[in-house]
Amino acid sequence: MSKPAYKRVLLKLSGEALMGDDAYGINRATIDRMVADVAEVAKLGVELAVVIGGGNIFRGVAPGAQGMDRATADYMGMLATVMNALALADAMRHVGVVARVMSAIGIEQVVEPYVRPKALQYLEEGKVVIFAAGTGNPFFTTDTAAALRGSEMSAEIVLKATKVDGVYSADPKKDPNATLYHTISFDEAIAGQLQVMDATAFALCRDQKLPIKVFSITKPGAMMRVIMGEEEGTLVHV
Ligand SMILES: Nc1ncnc2c1ncn2[C@@H]1O[C@H](COP(=O)(O)OP(=O)(O)O)[C@@H](O)[C@H]1O
Ligand SMILES: O=c1ccn([C@@H]2O[C@H](COP(=O)(O)OP(=O)(O)O)[C@@H](O)[C@H]2O)c(=O)[nH]1
Repeated sequence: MSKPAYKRVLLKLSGEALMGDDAYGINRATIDRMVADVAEVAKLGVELAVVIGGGNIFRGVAPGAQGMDRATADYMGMLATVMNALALADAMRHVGVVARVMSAIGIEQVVEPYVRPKALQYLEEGKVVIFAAGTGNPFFTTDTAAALRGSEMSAEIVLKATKVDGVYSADPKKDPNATLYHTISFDEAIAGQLQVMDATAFALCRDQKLPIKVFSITKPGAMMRVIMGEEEGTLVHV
């Protein structure tokens, strides 16, 4: 049997995708499907660090936050990611995957704080580490948290599992003529203002020479193909 292409990865799971077809919150079937994919990867012995988003519950820039102090709204968004992280860890427990949640915001009664050496230790022990509360700072996104934690954990790649199947020449939800890139450089992605990830995340990964693979979270088998180094999604490279 062929071997996985990576030993340690940072997987960014879209918070917004957790809603499935619902208007808000966590859709049970959707989270179970995501976790089944993660479990398959974990069983191959790939060390998995996960950053989960919060857009299914709250986003600092959402219409619902209009008129709010931006930092306050962003803290609410970060707390939303803590809820998603708890749901994710629990769904993993159900399928026999051992996960630990670490939060960038102090909330000790609920989850342990992020401590880098401890996170590294968990990964070495084969546990999945779920990073909650993004970077812990307002005005950032969980994509930037993925770039940051991916760099800190010395991951070989950031895997962005999202609602689209890769990076397009324009937002495919708005432009039906947008074309899919198989590979694109960080500089091209930043210069083209491709919104699939924010420029801060792209810039951090570029500076750390940490490649990103963007792929669909809903396409069956996509995550496994990415892990095996097969043709799937878009590679963003230096
Ligand atoms: N050039 C592009 N290529 C692909 N997706 C794009 C592009 N520009 C904008 N998008 C949009 O970016 C979205 C993914 O980013 P984001 O909303 O941050 O998702 P996530 O919930 O995974 O963090 C996609 O749903 C897509 O509509
Ligand atoms: O480091 C961070 C990460 C997230 N957020 C807030 O948390 C929300 C949810 O995260 P995100 O939008 O990245 O989640 P996703 O796109 O994956 O649903 C963001 O909109 C921000 O308001 C933040 O302030 N700082």
